[in-house]
Amino acid sequence: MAGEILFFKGTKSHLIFLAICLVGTCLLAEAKVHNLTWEVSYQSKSLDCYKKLAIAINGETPGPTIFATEGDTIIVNVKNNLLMENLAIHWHGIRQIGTPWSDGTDGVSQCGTMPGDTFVYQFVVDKAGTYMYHSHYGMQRESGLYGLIKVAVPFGTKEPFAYYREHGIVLSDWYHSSSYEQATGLTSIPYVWIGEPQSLLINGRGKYDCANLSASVCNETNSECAPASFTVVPGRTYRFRIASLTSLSALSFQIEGHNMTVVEADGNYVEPFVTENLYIYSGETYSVLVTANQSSSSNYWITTNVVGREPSTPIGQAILNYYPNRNHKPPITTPPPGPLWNDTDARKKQSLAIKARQGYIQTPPRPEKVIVLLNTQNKVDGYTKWAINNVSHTLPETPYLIALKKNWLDVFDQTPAPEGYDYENYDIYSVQSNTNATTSSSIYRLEFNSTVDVILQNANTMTANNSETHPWHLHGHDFWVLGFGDGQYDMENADANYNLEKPIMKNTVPLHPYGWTALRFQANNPGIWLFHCHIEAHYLLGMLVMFESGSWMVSEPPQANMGCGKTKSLMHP
Ligand SMILES: O=C1O[C@H]([C@@H](O)CO)C(O)=C1O
Repeated sequence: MAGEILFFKGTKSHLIFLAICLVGTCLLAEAKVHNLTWEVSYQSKSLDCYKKLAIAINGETPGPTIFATEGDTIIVNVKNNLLMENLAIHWHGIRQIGTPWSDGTDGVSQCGTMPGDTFVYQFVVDKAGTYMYHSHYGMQRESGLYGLIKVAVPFGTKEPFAYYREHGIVLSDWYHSSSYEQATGLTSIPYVWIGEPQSLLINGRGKYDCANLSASVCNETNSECAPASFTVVPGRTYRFRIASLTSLSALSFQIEGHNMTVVEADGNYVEPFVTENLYIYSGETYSVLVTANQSSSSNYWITTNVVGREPSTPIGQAILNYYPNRNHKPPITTPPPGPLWNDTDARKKQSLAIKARQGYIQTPPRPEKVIVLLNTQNKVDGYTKWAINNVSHTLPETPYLIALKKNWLDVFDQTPAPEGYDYENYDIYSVQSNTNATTSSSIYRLEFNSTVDVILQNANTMTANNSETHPWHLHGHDFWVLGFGDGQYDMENADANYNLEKPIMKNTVPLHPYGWTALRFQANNPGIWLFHCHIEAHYLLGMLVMFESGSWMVSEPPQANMGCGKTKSLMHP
């Protein structure tokens, strides 16, 4: 990616030497400070050949990849050059231990950064793996404000698998309508749904069918929409680090003629398994190993297609380039169409196949509390919303973390958020009127250091015979993925179907249609943290909850995080 070059230009590394002693040998390792300078602005782009405004970082979307080593400090000076909208950038998968003010969530950890202002994010990347960053302000992510974070294992440490080189892949979906138009439709009566995206992008490149459109609007020969190409040397094994930043779509990803061995998920090692296609949900990352073991006389298609919703989006394409073929030489074959969009069983099978790698298993403690979260689509005062236990969440004007630190009780609803629903009388298979649904800014207060089980329960939407897939993402923590099941979660037999032997830890997990997903986490990071559906439209419509724990321990709010709501009273002149 061109952005990677920009990153290096903007990097100043200060070396801090640490002595690491391994089997009697002391090696000198360096914990670096990466000081990055980013300017965020709208740019006219033709990412899928169709001209549209995109939000770029230093002119690029996806933005620059952050390369770092475990233990390094990242400082990002983000200048908001958007002119007419605020900004907040979230470092997805980075737990922000001790740095909750840098989580980059508008309404939670900070006020959005105003046009012309610069916000300085500072945090430690404390765990090797593949992560991402993206806007966490309104529906800004879908305009292209995202990128990859690659964290290498510490000097002198080896990954539990071998590979020659690596490639980074950012998957996203792309709309031709603006996020303003979409957000307006979603929050109006009548409700206007955003529909399916026009294109799927691989590293910010897609191909829209420009037939019947003037070349000034849509031009298939524009080099900006030439497919991304990933070069491999025959016989070698490569690590592909893949992140899904989609606004809506669940995806399948595959490389024509090549199997993939899944080895990492959300920064945690997976017991390796081989697959022809990888299902990946918005907010997830995976590393797969691919060996260039096919005929080297041609290139191969890399494809991604929509699953889980009836697609009307063409498949996304890129090229696996076998050296020494020309890197943009199109493969001679037709691209593989990918699995059927409605093969839900295959998706559930992959979810169940993901286990912690032997040697890297962390045993979950017993839970002290169980919270059940029913996911429903509702009407509230005629508006279409998504609700959790019949509460559709609204973020307060004043960020939660500042309100909690300052003990401002009038900022958000102090009624405890509901820890369950009336499961004996709720039929998850039918359309429910949910007449008692409300909106609220209430939170879950968890005892600091306690262990909590969360059961996500899916249900029918407001359309008959329809239940959707929701990728749920937790900020500030990884959680153990304990299990997935069909139908209504059995409260009597609680954890009968859990995988307590080798549960992987992740930060994002799918909730499958008409099913449940169980996870466990330790509330050991002081602050208040979002747990939400990673579909941007669903987040906007209230599909989120807040987990608070030990927030009194956080440091005083920095001035840079203020400027909105009640925080104005704290600002120095
Ligand atoms: O939030 C959503 O709204 C639509 C549909 O339910 C009503 O148009 C849809 O598919 C969503 O995911």
